[in-house]
Amino acid sequence: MMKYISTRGQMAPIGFQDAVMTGLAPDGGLLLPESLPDVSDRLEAWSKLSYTELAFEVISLFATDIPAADLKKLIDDSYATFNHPEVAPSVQVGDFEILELFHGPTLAFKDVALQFLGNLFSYILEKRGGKLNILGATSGDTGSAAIHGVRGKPNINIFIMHPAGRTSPLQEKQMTSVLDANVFNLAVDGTFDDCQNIMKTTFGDVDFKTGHSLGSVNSVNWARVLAQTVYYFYSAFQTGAKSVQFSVPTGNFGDILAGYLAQQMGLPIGKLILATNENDILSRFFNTGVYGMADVVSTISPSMDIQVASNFERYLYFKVGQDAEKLVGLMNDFKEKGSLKVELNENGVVDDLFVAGKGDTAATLETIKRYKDEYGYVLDPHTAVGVLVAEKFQMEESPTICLATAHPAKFTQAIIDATGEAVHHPTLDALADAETRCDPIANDIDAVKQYLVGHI
Ligand SMILES: Cc1ncc(COP(=O)(O)O)c(C=O)c1O
Ligand SMILES: N[C@@H](CCOP(=O)(O)O)C(=O)O
Repeated sequence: MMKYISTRGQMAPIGFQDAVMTGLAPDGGLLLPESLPDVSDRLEAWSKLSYTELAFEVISLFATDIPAADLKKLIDDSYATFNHPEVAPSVQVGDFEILELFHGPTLAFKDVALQFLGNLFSYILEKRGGKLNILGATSGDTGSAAIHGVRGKPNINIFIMHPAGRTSPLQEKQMTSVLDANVFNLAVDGTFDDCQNIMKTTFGDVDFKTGHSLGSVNSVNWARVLAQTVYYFYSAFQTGAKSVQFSVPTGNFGDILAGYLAQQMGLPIGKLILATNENDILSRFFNTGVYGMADVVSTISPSMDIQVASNFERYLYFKVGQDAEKLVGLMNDFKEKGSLKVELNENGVVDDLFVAGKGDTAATLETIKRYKDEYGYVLDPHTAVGVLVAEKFQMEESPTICLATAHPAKFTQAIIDATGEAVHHPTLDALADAETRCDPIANDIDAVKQYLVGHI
């Protein structure tokens, strides 16, 4: 039976279903399995599987308290909503394999995990009874993917905080046009970091959290990261190569953490290329060893406008040898001084597996235009950041897979600025005259708590 522990070491081990319902650990840490399985000797057999077959093989190693037939149905149902038979297909564009993760209902990679998590929540609630009140924070894509994962589901309410005016207009509309009675959108007067801080602080009030049956759809929830590991395996197998590199546009460090875990489990990954926009705390960290706060700036890749990266704590836990005490020391440094530092290795870097870089607005626009002109392929601004950083680190001997994390039609203005014309998608075009519902709210923990109490 796979058990889950907290990065901060103060929680007795719990099973998978409890881990899913707990979200953030009561000690403020993030949940991880006690140990990672080594799957090296299964790769050959796994490489012949369909996406859903592979998802079952990977997830069943971790969801050991769900009977196989139930898990299979959950997975099949979750990916039946995708509009591509492969779920996560790769296409060759120039020198890169572009891994298209935007074929789900909300056209972003978040659907891969959140269609599954929504069904998982319903499954667990049906077995156990009770209600779930989800409190989530989004910089643009998690929110709508989570809302579409649970809209209309019995015994679940979802409260999503987004930073007012800082998502793309269509991202906002994808959330606020969902009028189901169990969906609540809150436009917070602040940044995504403020929203995430409100969420984590509210979860940190353990009496409030348990008293109001709060749960998480953000990547603090282990099931999110787990479901995202699958496409690293799947896309690497599609290349037929012995080893691959991945380029990952990064904000909250959830997506690239899934790649790190796949590598730790035995998937041959030469390099993980970490790409940030101007909010570059993570690329600075991997290049200098210093993780130091700066102000969040608004960019044309708004979903990555993040400084305090939630899943960085999970990586740091591995980095310090899975020593919870050392991890807590570093997290306290960050809380008190706004920065923490790790030693560089003998090669002068934090971790030989990672290379990191950043792409600013001008370079992102230039990349979108160049790929459209040269290959007739329109990258979304987040994907473009990953591609332009990958160009700096490409190695001849192994294929580079660039994660395409959203459909370009979600970011109309950036695409017009880059190429002179918009990209359309029928799902988004259908929202043009949609009615919307959203409540503005102060950047204030008590205001959000009061809102929750008043609407649960
Ligand atoms: C389109 C898009 N690309 C990249 C990212 C960054 O992913 P992560 O936060 O997991 O690092 C996000 C937000 O999570 C996103 O919505
Ligand atoms: N970029 C994300 C931010 C939240 O990240 P998560 O992976 O922790 O849910 C978004 O689009 O909301």
